[in-house]
Amino acid sequence: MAVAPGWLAAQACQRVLKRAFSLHKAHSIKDMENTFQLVKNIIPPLTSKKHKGQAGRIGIVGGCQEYTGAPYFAAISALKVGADLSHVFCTREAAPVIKSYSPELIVHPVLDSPDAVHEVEKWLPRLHALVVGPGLGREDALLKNVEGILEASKARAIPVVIDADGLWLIAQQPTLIQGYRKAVLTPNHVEFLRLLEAVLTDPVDSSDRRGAGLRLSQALGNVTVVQKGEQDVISDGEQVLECNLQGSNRRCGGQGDLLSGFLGVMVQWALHAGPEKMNGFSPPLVAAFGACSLTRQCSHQAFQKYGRSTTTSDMIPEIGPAFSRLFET
Ligand SMILES: NC(=O)C1=CN([C@@H]2O[C@H](COP(=O)(O)OP(=O)(O)OC[C@H]3O[C@@H](n4cnc5c(N)ncnc54)[C@H](OP(=O)(O)O)[C@@H]3O)[C@@H](O)[C@H]2O)[C@@H](O)CC1
Ligand SMILES: Nc1ncnc2c1ncn2[C@@H]1O[C@H](COP(=O)(O)OP(=O)(O)OP(=O)(O)O)[C@@H](O)[C@H]1O
Ligand SMILES: [Mg+2]
Repeated sequence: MAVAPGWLAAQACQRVLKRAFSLHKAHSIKDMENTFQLVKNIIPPLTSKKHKGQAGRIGIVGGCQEYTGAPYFAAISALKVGADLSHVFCTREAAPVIKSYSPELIVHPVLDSPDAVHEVEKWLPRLHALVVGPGLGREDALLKNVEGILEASKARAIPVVIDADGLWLIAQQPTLIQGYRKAVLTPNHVEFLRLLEAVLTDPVDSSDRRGAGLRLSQALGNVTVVQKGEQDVISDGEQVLECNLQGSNRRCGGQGDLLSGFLGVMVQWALHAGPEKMNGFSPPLVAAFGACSLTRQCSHQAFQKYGRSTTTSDMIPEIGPAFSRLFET
């Protein structure tokens, strides 16, 4: 029997949706389609009228002697999801290494210079979002510089995604992002527990992931929190979205770094699209859902090809096909 391609696409879309959503139990497939549609709504069209930079200029703050892979993953994922330019602000030693991974990245060896805050601040007027933390390390001098970079970004109302060692800094000084609604935190399990401990005074049941995420976000003044794990639980202190699209059982390092790069791009797309396209959800919530779905879909596709030997590098060529499958059907 001949089957129309449109019907096949619709079936594939339904399968993805069934895998993707776990909102309230009462949520119907129709609601799910609507939420996926919200992500689709924020994607800027590719047209001949746009110039370089309009789809996104992203900065990654991270990369030190020990860690060069993490900022690379965040920066390349930002480009592959559709940003036009991706900058990395890292230490002097890390820069040549990161440059050697890819000619497409613009790498600034400034993060350990005495003038680091000023050196990054110079670029802020040209950046749409910052991703702070992948491969940053925990050296006091670097964290002090990042503190200044965060203050400068807030003063310019630049959206910031905070991950990895950036979250270590926030756990030491939650006031740095208190009440800044353009901040999105992307903790893994350990990072989430560390933040709970640092921010909440009353005990909280961390096994209730929705409740704990809501509480943490509220305590931080509605900063969006993306709790990564078997399900990703996303909250802005008012609403909760869960993403349980099938990913893979490979837990190789770096998948969270890809997610943070996607989110850096998508959060500025969502803020640019405006609240009227969000159907009552906040732009960072929709962006986070998009970034989580895309990471998990890339992981799923890479695992189908490489199984146990899958590494995060194998996910990078999957970004384009995964994006099309999720958001362009
Ligand atoms: N290629 C590169 O350059 C990469 C560099 N990276 C960079 O490394 C830096 C430190 O980041 P991080 O994620 O390793 O530190 P952190 O969160 O303290 O975890 C440490 C320990 O916590 C545990 N643990 C973790 N997750 C858990 C879970 N879900 N559930 C339970 N336990 C869990 C586990 O320890 P275990 O308990 O197994 O002994 C784990 O070893 C940061 O800059 C980051 O960007 C990475 O991005 C990877 C790719
Ligand atoms: N148990 C799991 N099952 C399925 N997917 C998972 C599981 N744990 C994490 N993920 C997915 O892997 C991605 C990265 O999450 P993870 O918790 O590994 O972040 P991370 O520890 O910060 O990673 P990184 O190694 O980049 O620092 C997210 O998209 C998340 O949904
Ligand atoms: Mg991480």
